[in-house]
Amino acid sequence: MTMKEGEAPFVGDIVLEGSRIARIGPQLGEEADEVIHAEGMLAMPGLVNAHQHSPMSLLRGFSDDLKLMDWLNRKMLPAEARMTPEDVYWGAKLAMSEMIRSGTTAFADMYIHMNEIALAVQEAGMRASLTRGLVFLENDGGRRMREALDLAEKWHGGAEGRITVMIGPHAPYTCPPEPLREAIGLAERLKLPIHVHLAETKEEVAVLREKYGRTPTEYLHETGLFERVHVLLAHAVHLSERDIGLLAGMRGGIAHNPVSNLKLGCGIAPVSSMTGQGLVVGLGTDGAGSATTLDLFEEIKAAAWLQKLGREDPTALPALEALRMVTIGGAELLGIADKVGTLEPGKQADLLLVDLNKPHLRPVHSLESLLAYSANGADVDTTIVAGKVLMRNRRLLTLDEDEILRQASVRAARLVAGL
Ligand SMILES: N[C@@H](CCSC[C@H]1O[C@@H](n2cnc3c(=O)[nH]cnc32)[C@H](O)[C@@H]1O)C(=O)O
Ligand SMILES: [Zn+2]
Repeated sequence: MTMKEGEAPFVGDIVLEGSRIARIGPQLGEEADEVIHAEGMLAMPGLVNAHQHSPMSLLRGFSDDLKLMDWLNRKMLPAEARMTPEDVYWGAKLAMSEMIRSGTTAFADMYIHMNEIALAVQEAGMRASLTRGLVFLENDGGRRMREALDLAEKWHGGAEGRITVMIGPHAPYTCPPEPLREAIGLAERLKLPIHVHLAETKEEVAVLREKYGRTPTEYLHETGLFERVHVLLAHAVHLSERDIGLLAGMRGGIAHNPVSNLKLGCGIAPVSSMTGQGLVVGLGTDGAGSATTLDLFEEIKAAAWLQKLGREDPTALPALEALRMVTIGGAELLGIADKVGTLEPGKQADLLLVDLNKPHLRPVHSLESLLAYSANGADVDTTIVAGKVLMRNRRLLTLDEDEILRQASVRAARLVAGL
């Protein structure tokens, strides 16, 4: 299944040369150095997680069932304040083990100690767009901005081109006008995209109304942001029709995080209205601290169910549209749609083999329906990024899983002790 617009699934071969797809078509039968027999399996583009905080996997399940601001201020930020670069490195590796296992090949990450995440990405062989999250609640003498600049200088285009960098003012409610303008100026100067949370809760809308007399979207729009750079907006749950209009024509788009929104009780993002206005929507998990898993197959289902329920219309967000969101849609948000997101000659070989030899994936009336509504991350047999096999037959080939699990348990216990 190539996910190319208008192309139906077919039985065939994919020939890789180096990091790229060379040829693809029905039974090419070519000689090759290495052959993966994939009878009964489905090949598709790797999934793109368009919004993540990978080291938060260390905080999975530690503080569930709280309101977002309590969760963030009372639990997450104090635990994060204890995180060392090594904690972040192992937390990111824990997340990457789970992502590769469930078919994610690329992700957008916003966190601290990004150098360690970049190293982990390089070693794991994944593709990522990395962002130093910028929370401006106290004067830090420019330390966070400097770290963002360092990350860009050191890692943009790194790991054989698999790493790119974005600039990340965290959210309208954590970024006052002056530092927000500075962050956007930095992105413009470096020709890098912006990655920012937007309108995740009703409380955020009320806070912005009180502080600035604007909606969160108006607040960002006033900076000229949407005309100036490519923007990756995370969440965008509480947008009015007017807000959506302000985004029309933007470069980039929206990372919809349905499971996180469901679990935190945030609301239903107006995804169908956004796509109706021509906006690009991708899917993200958010950090495992809120979403609980990094399995994008869960997000595909949740995205579809939420639109169908919210609009009381089962034709809303059909299977193929959800699958395109999590592949080419995410690739567009990360600014790498020229390289990945569909299977076609010349593109990077970022692809999955999904094992259909399972009771819950038979019979095959519609591959789209099976993938979107019946499959889960554990059905992924093989994960390939830039022509390199990261998982084969459900065995991770670039990461030492035993060591990662051991490190994660010990470090996580220390991070949350007494909180
Ligand atoms: N606290 C750091 C910035 C970290 S960037 C990423 C931040 O996003 C936070 N985060 C994770 N999920 C969400 C969410 O759903 N909404 C808002 N913030 C989130 C996360 O806890 C983390 O603090 C500093 O002061 O420099
Ligand atoms: Zn987030």
